[in-house]
Amino acid sequence: MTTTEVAPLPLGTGVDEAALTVRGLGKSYDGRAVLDGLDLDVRRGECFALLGPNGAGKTTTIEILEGVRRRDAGEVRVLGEDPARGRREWRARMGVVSQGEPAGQALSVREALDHFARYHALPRPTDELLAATGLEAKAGTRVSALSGGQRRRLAVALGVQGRPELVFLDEPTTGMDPVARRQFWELVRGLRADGTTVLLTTHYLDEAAELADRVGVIAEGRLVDVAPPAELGADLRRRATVSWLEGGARRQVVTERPADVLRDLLATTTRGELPGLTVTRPGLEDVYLQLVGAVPATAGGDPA
Ligand SMILES: Nc1ncnc2c1ncn2[C@@H]1O[C@H](COP(=O)(O)OP(=O)(O)OP(=O)(O)O)[C@@H](O)[C@H]1O
Repeated sequence: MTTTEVAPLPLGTGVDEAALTVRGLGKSYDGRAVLDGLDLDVRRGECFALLGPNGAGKTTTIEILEGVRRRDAGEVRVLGEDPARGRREWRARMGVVSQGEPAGQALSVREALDHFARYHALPRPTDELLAATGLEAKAGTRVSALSGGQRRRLAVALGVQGRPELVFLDEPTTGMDPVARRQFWELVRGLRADGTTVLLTTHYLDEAAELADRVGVIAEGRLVDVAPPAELGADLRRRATVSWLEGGARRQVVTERPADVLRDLLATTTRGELPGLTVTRPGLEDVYLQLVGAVPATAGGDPA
């Protein structure tokens, strides 16, 4: 299993490439450690997805990076600054889509967007935001009367309204229908094309695979692996499961050399046939489940 390298605090170096750098991040609630030596690097212009089970500490990490939650230990730089001392001008360079309710409940969607546009130097036009988030038909509806998925869309619109350099998206598509989710993916691709750095958390592995240049998996308070989605858990992916039927019972072998296993098996059969033969390798979900310790490391996966 690949583990994130623990470098000796190269903070302040390579600032041009790093949107954010985290070393040894620690956070406890009521004496219970949630983050315990987390290291993370996100490059400028990349889309990074933070994965992990419920309660793993994803929101805690993001809130520390946003400067709205205090850390107990570690070094953090976001857009060159320590979030614990982030100034207003620094905050203005970031967009935040948190898990909470969007502001402006008593306003219509259009009024809310127009209202918050005043806080940004160069806001995206309201009509552009309504179109990008599929909220045109709801422009006149009160925010408090929106459905859960529509509220998430508005939260996303507000989060990117100020053309942020770096946008934090905490479970942005939870509650969105499949059409809205795809619309959101387009929006994120557009942000990336403009050079915006995106850090998102999600429980949807297809979303991470679709959007992220790299994914990081949090478990036990640390990042246990960081890689492009197709390469996550490289060691685990090397193992294939060869399975076949023998005397009515299913047999299986987990191996890094499936071709060798197949050759040996075929050599022992009389008619050169192996009933029910499958060769499978772990897919992203299998690898993820193994990384977070939800299933043993030998579990099978998608057909190879
Ligand atoms: N303000 C708080 N006080 C006490 N415990 C907290 C507080 N905020 C979070 N926790 C606890 O810290 C742990 C991590 O929570 P966090 O919200 O960061 O996880 P998460 O990975 O974002 O989870 P989810 O996927 O469910 O959103 C959880 O066990 C949670 O109960």
